[in-house]
Amino acid sequence: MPDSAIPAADGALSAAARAMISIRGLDFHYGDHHALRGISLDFPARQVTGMIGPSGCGKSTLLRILNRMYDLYPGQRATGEVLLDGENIIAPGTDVNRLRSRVGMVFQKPTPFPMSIRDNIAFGIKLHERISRSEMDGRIEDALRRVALWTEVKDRLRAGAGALSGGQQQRLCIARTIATRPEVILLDEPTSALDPISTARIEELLDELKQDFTIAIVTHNLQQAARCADQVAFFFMGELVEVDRADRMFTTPRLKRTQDYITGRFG
Ligand SMILES: Nc1ncnc2c1ncn2[C@@H]1O[C@H](COP(=O)(O)OP(=O)(O)OP(=O)(O)O)[C@@H](O)[C@H]1O
Repeated sequence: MPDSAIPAADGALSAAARAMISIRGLDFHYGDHHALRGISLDFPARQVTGMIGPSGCGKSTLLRILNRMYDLYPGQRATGEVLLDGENIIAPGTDVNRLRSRVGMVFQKPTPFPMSIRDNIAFGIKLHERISRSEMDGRIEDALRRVALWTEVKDRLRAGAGALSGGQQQRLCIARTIATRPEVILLDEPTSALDPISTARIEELLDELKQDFTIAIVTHNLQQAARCADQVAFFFMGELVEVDRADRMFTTPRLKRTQDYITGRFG
């Protein structure tokens, strides 16, 4: 168990940064397994929050709570508060479809749908909106431009997405996510299956996307967290140990356990 109480964020980021998501006293169970304990954490609007910690500490679990993915599985339950713009999204009665349009998710392995590049993006938009064909074309182009994929695919929009490279597929998945205009984007180790060049492109992309979206990224790559995140949260055995500005977290962590992890002494 962590050797100290969970420290507060102590104004980790600029006081002006509004919290898009505020988690308060969150607990999560997989059946009898108590996977997250007493988590309280703010995700500042239009900033990148990196979530780090050893395997099994609960990072992905926390991400999956933020768009209620766990709803799909019986026996999994969350208690406490997860406030999205002030609304507790884990309360009964939350419109989960609407929530998932506000909180989009990108997975570790690129998961394009088995359909054309164009339809991959149109699919999500059609779930939530009725728009004209020309408006749809504009939205698709815009999403592909934002992930720097447009020039690579504009002449083959009707070709299957499966023929794209892994890095292109992951950028397509990000385009698909942002095309529905969410407020929050969750990324679960989005570059772990990619080569260094594709990884660098995704990291650059995050820097641009945070101008419009609040981003939460789980990563095992501490350098990636240091490069991309404004704020970093360190988890250990289901608890939030420390959260701070990325530069401080990686230079002057307050707790020994954090220091041991970021210097590679365990994990
Ligand atoms: N479907 C499940 N049923 C039961 N326990 C689970 C399930 N999924 C995860 N767990 C357990 O919950 C804990 C947290 O898992 P989680 O996947 O959130 O960790 P993580 O920090 O994301 O790990 P990793 O870095 O390896 O992906 C672990 O002990 C894991 O074994």
